[in-house]
Amino acid sequence: MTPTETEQRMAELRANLARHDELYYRQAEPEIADRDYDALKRELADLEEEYPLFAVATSPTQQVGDDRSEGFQSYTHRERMMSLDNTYSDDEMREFHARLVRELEREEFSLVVEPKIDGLAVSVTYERGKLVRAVTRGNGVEGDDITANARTIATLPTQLKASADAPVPDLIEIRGEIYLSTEEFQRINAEREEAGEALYANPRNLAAGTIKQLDPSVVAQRKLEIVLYGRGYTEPVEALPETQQQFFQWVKAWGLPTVERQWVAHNADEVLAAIRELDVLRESFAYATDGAVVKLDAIALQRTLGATSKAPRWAMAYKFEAERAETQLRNITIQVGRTGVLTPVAELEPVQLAGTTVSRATLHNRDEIARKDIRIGDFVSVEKAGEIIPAVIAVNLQKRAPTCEPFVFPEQCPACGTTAIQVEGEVAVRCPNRECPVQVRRRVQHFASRACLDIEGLGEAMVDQLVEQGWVKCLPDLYHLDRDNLLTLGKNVDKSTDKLLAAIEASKTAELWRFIHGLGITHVGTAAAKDLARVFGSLTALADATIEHYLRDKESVISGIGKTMADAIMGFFADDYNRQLVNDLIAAGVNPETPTTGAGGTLFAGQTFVLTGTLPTLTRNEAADMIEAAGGKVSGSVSKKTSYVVAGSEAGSKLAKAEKLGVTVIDEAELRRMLADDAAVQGTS
Ligand SMILES: NC(=O)c1ccc[n+]([C@@H]2O[C@H](COP(=O)([O-])OP(=O)(O)OC[C@H]3O[C@@H](n4cnc5c(N)ncnc54)[C@H](O)[C@@H]3O)[C@@H](O)[C@H]2O)c1
Ligand SMILES: [Zn+2]
Repeated sequence: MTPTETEQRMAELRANLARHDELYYRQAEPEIADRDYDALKRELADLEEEYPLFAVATSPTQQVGDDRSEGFQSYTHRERMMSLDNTYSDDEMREFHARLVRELEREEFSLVVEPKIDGLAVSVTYERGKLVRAVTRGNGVEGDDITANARTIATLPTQLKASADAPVPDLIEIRGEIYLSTEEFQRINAEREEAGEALYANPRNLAAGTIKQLDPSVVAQRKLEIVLYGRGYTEPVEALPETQQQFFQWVKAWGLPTVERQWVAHNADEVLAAIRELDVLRESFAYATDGAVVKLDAIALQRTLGATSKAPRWAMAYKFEAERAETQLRNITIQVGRTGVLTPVAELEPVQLAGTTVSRATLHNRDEIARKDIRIGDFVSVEKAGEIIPAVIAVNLQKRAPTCEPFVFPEQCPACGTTAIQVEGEVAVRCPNRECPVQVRRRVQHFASRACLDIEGLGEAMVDQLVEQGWVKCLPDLYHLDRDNLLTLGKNVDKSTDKLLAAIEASKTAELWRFIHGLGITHVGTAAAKDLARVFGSLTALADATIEHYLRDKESVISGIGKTMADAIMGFFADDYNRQLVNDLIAAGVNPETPTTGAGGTLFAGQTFVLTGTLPTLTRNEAADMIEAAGGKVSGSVSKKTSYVVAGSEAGSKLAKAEKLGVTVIDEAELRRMLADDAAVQGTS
């Protein structure tokens, strides 16, 4: 690769990973297998090491995946919640051990090996033994306060048991995972299937989706469970035992559900043996596991090694490869997506895989079928990584019948018959017809869905009817529906029709980010839509944005939005059809509510801020929001290009670096003054 290509590849990897993070952490609907996600991340990390010049501080390799979502209070963890470095290989686990030996400068130390629970991370705080709070990992610094929902978990005690062997500290944050048992997962999915609702791919996603329900009574109907294994902030700190092994005993003594078993190991061989044993036993555990976690046992040694920006140096996750099974491919069908992408789907002879029956699997795209030479009638191996949507991995050529013909990808869209196209540089084959009924249906469904305009009464079945009748051919048509027409859809539908029309009318003034998300621009999820709404303040301003609004000196101006996403957004609006769509929506009376935080400010345009230490009243996110709302950029590391470092108490190396480089250092009060002066000026103009 040339340097430019390398830089492009890295930007592309960052954008892709950001998108998968959004799908996984916030929407609990991952599109790719963990193994593939981990491979992308590894590729990026390797490139960053080789080309540090092209690395950016906001890279997904440097941050903890962010699960925070709408409708919850943020809560700052007293001690950060971290991720874990991971590996799939014995050799790398040996290397990890060798690194510990080097860094600790000794051969003798104990390690513990624990199951790696595939749930969602949570921190539970007990004050004087009483349960006071439960918070998700969030971005590691602050998470969503899910206390009300966590209180519905029957196995989570509201009071810790104290004993002479395990005294209860004044205050402790205990880390663990919330999960759903396989049976409960199947029960809920079966219910959803009957109700015609979308199914969850695995227990982790369903647990993640459940804990983020805004109504605790819904949560209470699902039997969430919890397992606790780790320690966060503790007061007084001497109150805790000196090893991870003992801590495990204490957690049990306090009456908390914890991992079934812990292994102790003294060298790499013992670690690997314990992992093998765990791999056999894990099927009998109450929760799904996706690996083992290997940790230094002595807390003092853990402290010596410390942590990187996202993971402790004293622990390593060993992930198990996903389960595979062989079965016969009966047929390949083609699905039409929202943007016209034709996705081939494998229709399989049903097979048992990781505890469920699998009869369909994704084949990704035309090239993938050709590359693997997958043919109808073949015997294929199917994998279910992390229990996500199964994928066809390979063909067993030995079993191929001589009559098996190569698969010919259809040249026409199966929904509308239009000749499919492949845009240069893209893997996807698309139906280019904007009025393709399946595409329209999916676009409108997306627009009306809860994650977008959230229009009540406009569920998938209703959208199907509107499109079928030909009343809705594009999004703006929704705002011109005819009441008399709607009344023909059934008997006694006066009331529901009026309700639907009122909900559609009300959606005209929904928040701007909902419309941005609702347009269905590739790569733009809710998080990005919110950032865009804050920065641009209107649909037309977003449609008119040029590359300068996104990138300056090749650095992204809006945090979280890089070149790939910027290209996707500009590409979307470069298309006259989409421009017209925005104009038509506005002409139909759409008038989105804009964010209140001084959207589109220019005070700090072109300036980069670095936040460090604890600010007196603002959380880091609040400060970052204020800076970004005024057009500034927040970066994670100090360089000569940094305009200001905003320092609070306990500011560390960043402050020192700023002083060394002569970067201006300000405090929260000064930041507020700058913003207030600007507001005053704007107010008088
Ligand atoms: N498929 C996708 O699109 C997608 C997207 C994002 C992330 N992911 C998956 O998630 C992983 C990254 O997520 P992550 O940052 O949550 O890391 P992780 O799940 O690989 O490991 C870190 C987490 O493990 C949990 N954990 C479970 N048992 C533990 C134990 N006994 N001790 C300590 N911690 C334990 C903790 O919550 C900790 O935060 C990736 O490696 C990837 O596999 C997948
Ligand atoms: Zn079509």
